[in-house]
Amino acid sequence: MLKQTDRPSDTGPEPDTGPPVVEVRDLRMRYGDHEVLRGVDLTVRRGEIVALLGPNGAGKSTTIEVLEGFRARSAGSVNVLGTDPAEGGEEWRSRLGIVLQSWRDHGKWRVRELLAHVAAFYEPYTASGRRGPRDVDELLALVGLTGQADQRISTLSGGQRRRLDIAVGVVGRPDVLFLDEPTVGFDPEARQEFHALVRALADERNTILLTTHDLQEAQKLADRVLILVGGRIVAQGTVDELARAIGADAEVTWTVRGTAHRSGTADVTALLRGLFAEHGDDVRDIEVRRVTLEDVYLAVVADAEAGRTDEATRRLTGAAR
Ligand SMILES: Nc1ncnc2c1ncn2[C@@H]1O[C@H](COP(=O)(O)OP(=O)(O)OP(=O)(O)O)[C@@H](O)[C@H]1O
Repeated sequence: MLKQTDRPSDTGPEPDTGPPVVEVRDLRMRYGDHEVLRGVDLTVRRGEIVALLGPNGAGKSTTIEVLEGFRARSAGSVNVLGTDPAEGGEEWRSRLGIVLQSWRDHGKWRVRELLAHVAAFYEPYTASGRRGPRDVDELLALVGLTGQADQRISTLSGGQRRRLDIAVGVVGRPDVLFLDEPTVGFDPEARQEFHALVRALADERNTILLTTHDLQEAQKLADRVLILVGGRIVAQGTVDELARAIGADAEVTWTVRGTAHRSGTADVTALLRGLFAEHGDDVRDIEVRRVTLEDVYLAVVADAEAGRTDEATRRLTGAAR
């Protein structure tokens, strides 16, 4: 059983000075006359966990699939582990871990059998100084599937199947792991164990790029979030950086002689000092709530969808780095 670990610190991990693991400039993707990606720029450094967020249809899976080499882009430059995915060979592919949104095959295989089979694909790539694939039984324990090791895959529950997808994604000890909505269908306990697994992988200096609609999950796991709206990254940074960029770290509520008040602020102490200076002991029922990623996300998406993208982009894309 995995231990739960804490949310990443406000400052994120130690900055990595090596070349970025993922570097994307002006990525564009068009399906017919539908322009889905309209100039995406993003950088992911070694050891970072980055969450790519955005409304349905924003282009998150498209972006990830271009990075994985599964989809040919319309324009822009893309570099993953020093290689353009459009030209990535087998050795390059062996350094990626991929968990797709849905992967419903291999039903007749048994769990351990499939993992051993996939692990064998990685053996030829250990010669070049890389560690070999993970031990299958250790991996089964890591993802909580020891009890299902000899079960046919078609008999697994949805959450168990998703754990197996993740095991398949990490069996080759990837240098970068792409997770597309990894916890859909997880119960709360499985979700918590999965979060601990992702943190453990990041502690081994793995680089992880994930998409999710679960904002609590992103807040808990990600060192940095990117928000994709209208085919562009309209905000990026740590949750605290983004909260500050929208002008409120916290929301404070209070009453004065029975009347309720509410204010968003980047400086709770100054706000409270001002209140007490003005109203003295009449200030009551003070509550301070930290701004959540959900607050930030909803504000950013509303801004962007109302056509204030350029303004939002100026304020928020500079928040990180
Ligand atoms: N093969 C395709 N042909 C045409 N249009 C496509 C294709 N794949 C995706 N699209 C369209 O591109 C847009 C972005 O899709 P994508 O799956 O990348 O979004 P997403 O952000 O991952 O969405 P969700 O959160 O719903 O998973 C959508 O409008 C989708 O209909």
